[in-house]
Order: sequence, then C-alpha cells, then structure tokens
Amino acid sequence: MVKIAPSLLAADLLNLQKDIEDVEESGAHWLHIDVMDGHFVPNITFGADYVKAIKNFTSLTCDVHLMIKQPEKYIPSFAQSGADIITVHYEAVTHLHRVVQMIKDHGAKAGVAINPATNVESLRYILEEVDLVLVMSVNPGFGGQKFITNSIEKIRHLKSIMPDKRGVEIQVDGGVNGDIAKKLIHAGATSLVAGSHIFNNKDRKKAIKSLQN
Ligand SMILES: O=C(CO)[C@@H](O)[C@H](O)COP(=O)(O)O
Ligand SMILES: [Fe+2]
Repeated sequence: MVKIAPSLLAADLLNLQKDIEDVEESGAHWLHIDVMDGHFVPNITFGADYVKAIKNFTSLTCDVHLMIKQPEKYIPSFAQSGADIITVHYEAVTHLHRVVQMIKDHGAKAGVAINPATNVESLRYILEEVDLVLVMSVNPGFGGQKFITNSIEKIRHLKSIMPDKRGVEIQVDGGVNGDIAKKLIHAGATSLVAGSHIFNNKDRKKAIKSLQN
C-alpha cells in the first residue's frame, strides 16, 4: 500500500503536537519534514533539533527532506536526531555517491530528490545504492503550489529504469491531492507527500484516505 507522508510544513506550528497526533491517528505512515536553508531554496525552515523533538514524541518514520546546499555538513546531526530517511537533492550535491554512502553509514535510509526540470536518467547510476527517489512535482521551497503535470510521466520513466526487486521507494512531493494521487500510484509512486491537502482539511482521516484510493 502507498505510504502517506504528511508534510509538517503545512501543520500549525503552535499546535504541532496536536497535528502530529491527529495525522498519526488518521492513518499516516511517515512524517515528512522539510528542511530549507535560504540558499538552495528561497525559504528557511527547521533544523536537526526540530527533528529530535518530533522523534521523541512520535513512533512514525521521520522522513527528512533536505533542501540545503552542502548537505554532507549536516547529515551526522540529522541522523543523530533520529531521522529515519534522509533525502538530499541531486542538484545540491557534487559527489552524490559519497553523500549517499555517508547517509547509510550514519544508520539512516538514503533518498535522492530531483527538481522538476531534472531528468530521471541523471539517477540511473545511483539507483542501486538508494532507498528512495523523490520526484519533486513543484519547485522546492514552499507548500501550497500547483502540481506540475509532467511529473506523472517522470514517475513512469523512473519506474522503467528501476532495478528489479530492490524495493526502492518512489516518492512524489508537491501539490498532491486525491485526483492526482490516483494517477501517481498508477504510474508507480509508492509514497506520497501531502501538506496542504491534509492539514487544510479538518477531516485528516478523509484526506489521507482520499490519497490512498
Ligand atoms: O518540499 C516541499 C516544498 O518544497 C513539500 O514537502 C511541500 O511542503 C508540500 O506541500 P504541498 O504542496 O502538499 O502543500
Ligand atoms: Fe518536501
């Protein structure tokens, strides 16, 4: 079954604990934590302490999406804070193979994300090493943006070059709602990130369910 990862970027900062409990009880599988540095993307969000506080509180998998330059500087602290999955951007890294090994050496699962204009073929020679590929379906930096339609074709393409039997997660992030989810799952997505669709909806259970059907 597809794993639903609510993006805490859209949660109520002043009621974070309540929002996390709510999505946990509503059937979410992972918590998606967007880390932004104001350099790789034009926005600044949370650091490793935020992950630590959440990890102490929840039993859900902490899925940390690093939208930062030189992520290798911060991988040890995010891993020590309890990040279960650490995803770095292909566009933010020079030695991707080395950085992926570093994440795994620190005991986390390794993910690689690509921006909307990056070809999935760029990942062909790292697919044997990663646990997750994240296809961004908006330009990273903000929640609440419109889904970029050709991401569906990218998922299909990615699935076609995925090594057999490795069970690499194919994750999509940005502008995902119920109608789009169906197409993404059909194309091969195994994990869906959703911020606005879940947190802007009073009935989180219904919102999460609508992504799974
Ligand atoms: O990484 C990002 C944005 O850069 C995402 O995780 C967004 O936070 C998803 O939010 P919605 O598009 O679902 O509102
Ligand atoms: Fe994200």
